[in-house]
Amino acid sequence: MSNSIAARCCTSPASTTTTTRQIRGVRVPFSHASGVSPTRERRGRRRRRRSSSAIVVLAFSSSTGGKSGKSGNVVGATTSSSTDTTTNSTNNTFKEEEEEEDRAQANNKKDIQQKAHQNDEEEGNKEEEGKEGQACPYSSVKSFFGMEKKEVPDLRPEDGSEPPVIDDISFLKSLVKAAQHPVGMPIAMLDWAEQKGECVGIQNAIGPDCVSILDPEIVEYVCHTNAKNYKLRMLPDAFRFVIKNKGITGSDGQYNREHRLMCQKPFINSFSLTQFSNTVEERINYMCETWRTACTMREEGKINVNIDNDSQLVTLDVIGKVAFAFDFEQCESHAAKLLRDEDIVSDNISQILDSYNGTSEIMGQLFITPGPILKLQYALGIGRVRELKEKYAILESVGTKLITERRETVKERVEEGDFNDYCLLDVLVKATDEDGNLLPDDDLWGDINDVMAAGHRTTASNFTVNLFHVARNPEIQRRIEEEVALLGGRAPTFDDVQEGRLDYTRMVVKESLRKYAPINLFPRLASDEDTLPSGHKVKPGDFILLSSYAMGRNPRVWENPLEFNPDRFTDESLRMQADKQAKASARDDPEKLEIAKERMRRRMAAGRDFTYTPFGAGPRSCIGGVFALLTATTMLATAVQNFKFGKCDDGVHEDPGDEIPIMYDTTICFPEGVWLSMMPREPKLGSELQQSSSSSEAPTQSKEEVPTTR
Ligand code: HEM
Repeated sequence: MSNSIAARCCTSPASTTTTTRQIRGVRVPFSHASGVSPTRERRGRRRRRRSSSAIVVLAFSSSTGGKSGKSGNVVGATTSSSTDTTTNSTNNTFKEEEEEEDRAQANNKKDIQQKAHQNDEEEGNKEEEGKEGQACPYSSVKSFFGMEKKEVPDLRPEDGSEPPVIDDISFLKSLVKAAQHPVGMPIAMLDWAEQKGECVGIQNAIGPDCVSILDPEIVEYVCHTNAKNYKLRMLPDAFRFVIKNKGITGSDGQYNREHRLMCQKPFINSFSLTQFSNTVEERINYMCETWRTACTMREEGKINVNIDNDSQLVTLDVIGKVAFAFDFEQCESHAAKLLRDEDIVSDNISQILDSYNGTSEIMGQLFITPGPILKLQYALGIGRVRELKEKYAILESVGTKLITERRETVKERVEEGDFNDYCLLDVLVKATDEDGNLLPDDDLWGDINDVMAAGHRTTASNFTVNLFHVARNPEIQRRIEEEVALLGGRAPTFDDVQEGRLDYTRMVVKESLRKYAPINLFPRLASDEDTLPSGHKVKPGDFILLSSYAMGRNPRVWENPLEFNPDRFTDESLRMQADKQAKASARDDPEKLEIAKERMRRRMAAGRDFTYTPFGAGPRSCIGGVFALLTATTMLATAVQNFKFGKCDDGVHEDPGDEIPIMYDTTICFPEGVWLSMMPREPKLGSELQQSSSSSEAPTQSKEEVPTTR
C-alpha cells in the first residue's frame, strides 16, 4: 500500500481504513499549550512547570534519536495553488510553488516570499534525499534568489585553537540557573555566547552532548545547508504516549513533508486566505464592539483590561474557524459575561474546551516524565496519565464527529460544483492517497489539533505584546494611527497588509516577535556525524540548541536588543543589518565582502536570512508564519482604529515598566497578565475620510460566512 497523498475531491463517503501509515515521533512541546482564560490558579501551575521545560530538552533527548518517518512513493502531496484548488494535482508540487514565487515577486509580498522560502527549504531537502528522483524546475528560481547551495563557511577560531566548549560542571551550573529563570535555557545560551562565543560545544554529564548556536551563519548551516542531518526533534515521552504519533509536529520524514504540504495549502491559497481574513476581521471587530459597549457603561468612558486574556479568546475563535470551521464562540461568551454577567457556553463547546485545556495542563505536569514511568503509572492507575489519555480521547472523539459532518458538507458542496476550501479541514477531507482512499480520521484530527494548538496562544501572545507597546509608547501609536486613518474607516484586511498599506503596523508585529518570541526554542537532533562550520564535531543523537528568544536578543546582531524599536525592519535598516552580517562572515576579505553584502541584502529584503527566527528555520519551520503575521497585523490595525490605548490606570495593577514580566512553559506566558486601558475613538479612525473620500480607496471585502460544522 502506498503512502502518497493527492488532492482529489471527495466523491465517496469517508473511509477510515485506508492506509497503514507508519508514523514515528511525537508532538513538539507547544502542541498542547493552549490554555484559555487562564485563572490565577492555572498561572501558578504554569510557574511550577516552567523549570521543567528548561531542562527537558536535555533529559529526554536520547529518547527520540534516530527516528524517521516511513518513506513511500510520493505522488505529489497537495501544495500551494493560487485560486483553483480543485485540480487533481498529483505532480504539480514544483510548478505551483514556482507560480507562487512569481506571484509573490510580482506583488512584492515579502511575507509570502518568506513562505516560499520555507517551501524552498523543503524542496531542497527532498532533492538532497533524492526522494523525488527528478530534476527540480524550482532550482532556477532558487538560483535567481541566490538560494543555490552555498559553500560551507569556515568559522573555526582564527588562531587555530580548538572551538569553545563548556565543561560538564559549568554546564550543570548553567542548567540550574536556567531552571530557576522564567525564560529557561535561552538565558544560559546568551550567557555562553557572551563568555565563549556564539557557537559553543557542551559536555553533558547527564545526557547527550550539545551545541548551543546563536551565530546566524551556523544556524543557516544546520537549518538549510545541511538540514537533512538536523531534522529530528526531541519530544517528551508524554506526547508520544498519548497522542499516538499523529500530526505534523510529531512526525518526521515523508509523513511530515506530506502533511506540511497539505496543511500549508489554505494558508497560501488566495480564496482561503480571503475567508480567513474575513474571519479575523469579524472576530476582532466583535471584540472591539464588546470593549466599546463596556466603555460606554463606565462613567469615565474607558476600561482597563487584561489584554492577554482577551487576545486568547479572539485567536481561539479565529483558529477554530480557520482549522475546522468550528466556532468556539469565545468572543460571544466574553461579551455575555462582561456586559450582562451571563454564562452562555454551550455543552458542546465546554466539552471541547475542557478537554483542550485539560490535556494542556496535564501534559505540562507530565512534561518530563519518562516513557516507562508513564506506562507504569497508566497500568497502576496512578498519577494523571490516565486522565490525560481520557481527555485526549474525548477531544479526539468530538473531533471525529465534526470531521464526519464536514465530510458530508464538503461532499454536498462538491456535488454542487463548489470546490473551494473554506478551512483547513476542507483540504484534508478531500485529500487521498495514490490509491484514491481518503485519509483516516485520526490523521486528519492530528493535523487539525496541531494547527489549532500551534496557532492559538502564539498569535495571541504576539497581539498582547503589540498592544502593550502601543499603550505605553505614544509615538508608536501615532504612526499606526497615521497608517490606519488612510483606510478611511473601513475594516483593515489581509490585503492591506500584503499590499503595503500597513507596513509600519507590520513592523511593530515583527519587533514584538523578535523581542518576545512566542516559542523560545526550536532544537534539533543530529542524525549523523558532522563537523559544524565552527569546527565543532557532532555525533548522532547530539542535541543542537537553537533559540528564537536568544537569537532575537543577540547583541552582536541586534543593536540595543532590549530596546523596542520597530524601525529595525525598515528597508534601510535591513540593508545596514545585511552589511553588518556580511562583514562578519567575510572576515576582512574584501572580495568575499562584496559578494556577501549582495547576498545578505537580497536575503534580508526577502525575509530569508537566518538572523530573524521567531518562526524557526528550515524544513521544520512554522507553516503558519505568514498567516500569523497577517492575522496579528490586521488585528492590531483594527484595535488602533477603534481605540486609544494607554497604560493601565485602575490603581490595582502596577505598571511593569518597559519589560513585560514573562515566562515560558511550552509558549510564552504572562504570569501577571498584561493590563492596559482603552478608550473608544468616536468616530473610528479615518471615518471622516470615508465620507469625503474618493473611489481610489480599496473597497471593503464582502463578508462571506465561513460555513461551520455545527
Ligand atoms: C506568532 C505566531 C507563531 C509563532 C511565533 C510560531 C512559531 C513556531 C516555531 C518557532 C515553530 C518551530 C519551528 C522549527 O522548529 O524550526 C513552529 C512550528 C509549527 N507551527 Fe508555528 N508559530 C506561530 C503560528 C502558527 C500558526 C498560526 C500555525 C497554523 C496555522 C502554526 C503551525 C505550526 C506547525 C504545524 C508547526 C510544526 C511544523 C513541523 O513540525 O514541521 N504556527 N511555529
